Amino acid sequence: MDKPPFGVLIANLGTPEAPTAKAVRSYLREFLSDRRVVDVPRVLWWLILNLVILVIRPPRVAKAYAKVWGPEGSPLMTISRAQQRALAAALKEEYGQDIPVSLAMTYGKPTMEEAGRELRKAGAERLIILPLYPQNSSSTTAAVHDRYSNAMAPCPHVPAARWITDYHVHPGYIGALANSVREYWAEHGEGDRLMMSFHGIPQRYEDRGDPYPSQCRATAAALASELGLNDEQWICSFQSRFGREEWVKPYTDHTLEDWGKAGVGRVDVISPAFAADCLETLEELDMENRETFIEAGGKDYHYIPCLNDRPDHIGMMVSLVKENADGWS
Ligand SMILES: C=CC1=C(C)c2cc3[nH]c(cc4nc(cc5[nH]c(cc1n2)c(C)c5CCC(=O)O)C(CCC(=O)O)=C4C)c(C)c3C=C
Ligand SMILES: [Fe+2]
Ligand SMILES: [Fe+2]
Repeated sequence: MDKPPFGVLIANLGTPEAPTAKAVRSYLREFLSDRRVVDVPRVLWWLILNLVILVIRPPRVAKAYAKVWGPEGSPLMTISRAQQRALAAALKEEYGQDIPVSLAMTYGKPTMEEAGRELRKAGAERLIILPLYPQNSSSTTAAVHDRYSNAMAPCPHVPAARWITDYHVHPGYIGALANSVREYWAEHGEGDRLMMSFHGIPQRYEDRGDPYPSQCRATAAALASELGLNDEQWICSFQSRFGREEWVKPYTDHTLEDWGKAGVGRVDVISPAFAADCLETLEELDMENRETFIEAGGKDYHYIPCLNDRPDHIGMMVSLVKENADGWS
């Protein structure tokens, strides 16, 4: 069998194995123990995490997962697997040969070690690493970097690797987002305002140099410009706050409440920080935040799905791979 010219490692966050308090506790323990995600001094954080958060949060969060859980499991996992299959098929078409594509999750399964073994077995000696985070953050992209490096620690012969740190204003990405919004509007009509809601991070992380919030603002501005919106028609906001400290603003839930009270009739919400629909979009945005807006007096709330395995999204991933595999094929 001919060796492939390279392999592709796609990565995302990870998700619990089941919508139960036990499985959510084990997932949150691994996720929230990562210093890249929560940087509180370790002894203090160990106490808060084990004595408070992992006692109170898992039953509540398991209920939220249960509302969005599908026949094949967590939406994030089902969609990530569909993206993996679609990307492998599109790369085969593009290169005229098999290019192995493996999926790794930063937390939970499949692990970075499992994905690495798969790629080695397929004969890949060079890797394109594509974290499926459009915007580069210390809490996500850098965490993938750490996990990958740890997984490689025992290897006597590390493969050549090229990293894609972000694609926040890549024309293929902005184009696919714009297509998805236009298609949604063609079917459901257009709202009074377009809210682009991104997962938040603590303000402190931005203050010490995390590029994520400014990349989110650039994504939102590029999408608004592609759609021809004026400044009154759109907003870039941040959701999913965790803990008591200040996170980057404006907050999605507070904005929706203000808009509901101010009599904004219809809002369309899209979440361009996520490559795949997940708990944060299907439950928090499409259920919780819908309720916030309607209870405050808003009339109509529409959630526009993530790009998931849309062909233009997969086409954008092929472009990213091709741009980064220069000289390797
Ligand atoms: C504690 C701090 C957190 C930071 C910082 C953070 C950054 C961050 N997260 C994502 C993407 C996702 N987060 C998801 C869930 C989730 N996130 C946090 C906390 C932080 N995230 C928690 C505690 C949870 C679990 C749910 C909960 O307990 O509320 C998910 C969904 C996973 C799923 O299974 O569906 C994603 C995806 C980004 C992009 C980001 C910063 C850039
Ligand atoms: Fe998160
Ligand atoms: Fe959330």
